[in-house]
Amino acid sequence: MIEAQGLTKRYGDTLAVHDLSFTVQPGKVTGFLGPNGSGKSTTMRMMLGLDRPTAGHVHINGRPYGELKNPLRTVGALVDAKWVHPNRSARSHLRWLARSNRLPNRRVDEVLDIVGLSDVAGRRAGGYSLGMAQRLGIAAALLGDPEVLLFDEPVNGLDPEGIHWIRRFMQSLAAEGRTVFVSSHLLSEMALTAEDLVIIGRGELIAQCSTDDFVDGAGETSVRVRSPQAARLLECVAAQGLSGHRDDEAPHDTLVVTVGSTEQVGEVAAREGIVLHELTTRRGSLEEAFMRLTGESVDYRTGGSVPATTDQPAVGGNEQAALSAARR
Ligand SMILES: Nc1ncnc2c1ncn2[C@@H]1O[C@H](COP(=O)(O)OP(=O)(O)OP(=O)(O)O)[C@@H](O)[C@H]1O
Repeated sequence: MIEAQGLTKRYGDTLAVHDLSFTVQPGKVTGFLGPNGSGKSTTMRMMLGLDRPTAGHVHINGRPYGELKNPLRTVGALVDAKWVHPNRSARSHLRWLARSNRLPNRRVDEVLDIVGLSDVAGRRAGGYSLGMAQRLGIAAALLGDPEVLLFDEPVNGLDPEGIHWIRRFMQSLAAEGRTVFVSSHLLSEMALTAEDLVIIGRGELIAQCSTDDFVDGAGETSVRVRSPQAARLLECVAAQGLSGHRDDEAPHDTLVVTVGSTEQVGEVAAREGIVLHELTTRRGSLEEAFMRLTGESVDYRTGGSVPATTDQPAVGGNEQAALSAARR
């Protein structure tokens, strides 16, 4: 478990983290979400004792990092995947780390196996792709078989296969009962990966909630209906006290029902003998919800309606329903 209480960090005039309090529970992946420059890395550095808080504290399993008896056996971190001598092989890098932490060599082979690098463990790490380097960084984090794992932006720059692998891997670590805390500025990725979210902006806590609650509260829910008898359906829907309109941005047979559920629309259509080609619930966009929450906190924008911090495609309404299922 990780507990931050009143955590504050000032660099000269910059208040990087301000009075941040949250808890991260074991057995789940918790996403640490915020725009660029919002203080995620600074917070993680304080968790790892690499930076000293100006005020407040962050405890891991009840203690500050500096007071942990066996830090590597308690916390593993992936902060910078390129932190490895390029001429060293993955195996010798891990053996060196293991030796300096009094861990047995056999653990090196175990973690190489866990992350799928056994076959290439003798190659120079400098020749590794970013995805392989991330796996090596994760192997290093796992050396002490820690209960708590911290990952700082682990999917940055990875291809879809690498992203998928890391996502599943973090979820499997959480399923073993570990505390998994992962920072990202990619909302769509976190919505797929994390069960809980801690959201910050300009160094301050904006929300701590389950991802489901965040997705559910993402905005107005509406019903999309396609029918070759759209005009008649619209009249019948209105006669039942529901409310809708034609979708100007979709084919002419498409309606958006803003007041009414899929069940109500389906029942009206069945009663009136109206053919339906589509009947789906559409939720508001996650990006809109994120903007609403962090809007005042985004340090810079590209000028579009999507946060400048999002370099993945925005998640549209149609993809929302798939998110919860994909996480499980
Ligand atoms: N060593 C430092 N000295 C001075 N200012 C710093 C230092 N480290 C971070 N900052 C500032 O603190 C703020 C938070 O930075 P931080 O790197 O923690 O944010 P972040 O959310 O991790 O951003 P990103 O997603 O871009 O990595 C920024 O304004 C940054 O410029």
